[in-house]
This record gives sequence, structure tokens and C-alpha cells, in this order.
Amino acid sequence: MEALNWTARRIAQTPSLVSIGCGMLLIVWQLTNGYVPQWAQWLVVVLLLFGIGIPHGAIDHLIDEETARRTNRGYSIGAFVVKYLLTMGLYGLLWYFFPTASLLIFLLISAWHFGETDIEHVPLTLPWTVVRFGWGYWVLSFLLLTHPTDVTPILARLTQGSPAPMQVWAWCVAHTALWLGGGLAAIAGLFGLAQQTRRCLVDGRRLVRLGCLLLLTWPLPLLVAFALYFGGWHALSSFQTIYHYLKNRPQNPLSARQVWFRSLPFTAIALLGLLLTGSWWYLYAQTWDPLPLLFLFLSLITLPHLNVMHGMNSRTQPHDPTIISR
Ligand SMILES: CC1=C(/C=C/C(C)=C/C=C/C(C)=C/C=O)C(C)(C)CCC1
Repeated sequence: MEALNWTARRIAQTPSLVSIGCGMLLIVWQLTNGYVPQWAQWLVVVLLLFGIGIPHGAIDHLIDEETARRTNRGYSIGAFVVKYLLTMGLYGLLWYFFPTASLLIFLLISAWHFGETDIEHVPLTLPWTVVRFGWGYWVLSFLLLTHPTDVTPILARLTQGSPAPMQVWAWCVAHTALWLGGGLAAIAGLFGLAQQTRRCLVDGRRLVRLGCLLLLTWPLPLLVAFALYFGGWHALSSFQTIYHYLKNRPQNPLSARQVWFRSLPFTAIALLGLLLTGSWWYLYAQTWDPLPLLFLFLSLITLPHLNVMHGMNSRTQPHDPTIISR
């Protein structure tokens, strides 16, 4: 009983351990069986993407409300939703007319967003900003370059067969070792430089957990690998930050469970939107090609989400006691 309580406490403190356990289980399954059955892959993807990944963006209205309170700005849920949908709509149009530029924007904003979440509680100075961005770019490159055969057809569909992005992608694949090895060395160098300008304690154990999770994604199929990082790391970690941001709000402070429950209405609306667009796409294009649609959908919800999260993240840095100015 004591051991069970200890495990429950440990998981509540560090939920990403479950993602690491899940990754290990999938790899053992793959090694013993030769592959992970499709149904198990979809189960992991649905649980991680739709149980954690999408919900972490579906509470943006609460985060924005809290940011508005902290900055003495007015807030209206109607205006928030209109702005959110308008941003998604405009970005959707951009995808239609300029797919390659839109993909580039998606990669850049994702790199920033992943880096900002992974390297948290650092000073808002230029060297640390470069480290965060570089790290986000490296993580994304790692996920893509370790799954080139899965990624290539999705990229070709997203960029509508445009040759230039496919040539750049082929070059990156041909130089994977240089890109990932050199990139990691460059980030380590930048990290040292950033430490010189403004010393800061970074949670080493957290980075080790992240490293383990990333290594586990390597041999797994792309969608499972992405779901493990996106749902099982990025969204979990964001949920923790969001919970701390919301728990002290004067009106109706929220527990971790309440925060998740509050995400369900907008998660359901997002899912419905995805299903409707998917059916329309199926009828119109007469092909069942869910992966480009899924990533397109993710890109549309990422753009307004990034803005809200940035508003929160830039308000959760300064109180950190580990930051020591030089
Ligand atoms: C994995 C993957 C891609 C990139 C996905 C990205 C960049 C997702 C970012 C999601 C974010 C930032 C969500 C916000 O919370 C591509 C290039 C579409 C190709 C297919 C595989």
C-alpha cells in the first residue's frame, strides 16, 4: 500500500514518467513482436493527442482571462473567440494560397513554442531566447529527421508538390548526422554563452527525462513518436505551468483536475471541427489522407495558442529564485 501511495505521489509530481514508461513498453512490444499493431498505435495517439495535446490549448480562454487580469486589460470571451477563429481562418487562407511559406511559419512558431516550454524559467535575455529557439528547432528536427520515410509524403502533400521544400528536406535528410550532431554542439555552445551573460540554474533531471523520452521516440513510428513528445511531454509540461498560473487567481482558483475538465468543451468543439473538415475533405478529394489534415489542423490552432502561451510564459519567469544576475 505504501509503495502504491509513493508511486501515485511520484506520478502526480512528475507525470512525464508515465510517458517514458509508455514509450518503453511500446519499444519492448516492437522488439518482441516486430511491430506495434495499428490499433495500439492509434490508441496511444488518440489518448495523448486528444486527451492531453489538444486540451492543453483548449483552456487558452482561461489563461488569457488571467493574463488580462494581471495586466489590467479588459476581457471578453466573445472577443477572444472571434480573434482566435479569425487568426485560424486567415492562416487557413495563407495555407491555401502559399503552402510552402505557411509550412515555414508553422515550423518557426513550433520551434519557438517547443523551446519556450522545454527550457523554462530562464531570463528573458537575447542569448537565452536564442538557446530556447535553437533547442525547439533541434527537437523538431530530431522528430522529423529520425522518421524521414514517414515525413516525406506528408510534407509533399502539405506543400502541394512544390519542388523547393522537398529539395531542402532531401538535403537535410542526406545530412542528418551533421544537422543533428552539429546542431546539438551549437546549442551546447550557446547555452554556455548564455550562462556567461546571465547565470541560471536549469533543472538537469528534467532535461535527462526529456532526453530519455526523445531517444525512445526514435525507433517508433512517426505518429506515435510525435504523440509521445507533443502530448506526453510538451502538453503535460504546459498543463503544469498553466495550473500554477491559474491556481492563485482570486476568483474561483482551479485545481489541476478542474483545469483539465474546463478544457473539455473547447476540445469537443475542436474535434467536431476536425471531423467535419475531414469528412468534407473525404467527399471533395475522394481520398482518405488524415495525416496532412491533422497537421494542418494542428498548425491552425497553434498560431493563436502561441500568442496566449507567450503572454503567460513572459509572466511566469521573474519570480524564479534560481536566477542569479551577474
Ligand atoms: C511532426 C510532423 C510535422 C510537424 C509538426 C509540428 C511542427 C507540430 C507542432 C505542434 C504544436 C506546436 C502544437 C502546439 O501546441 C510536419 C512538418 C507537419 C510533417 C509531418 C510530421
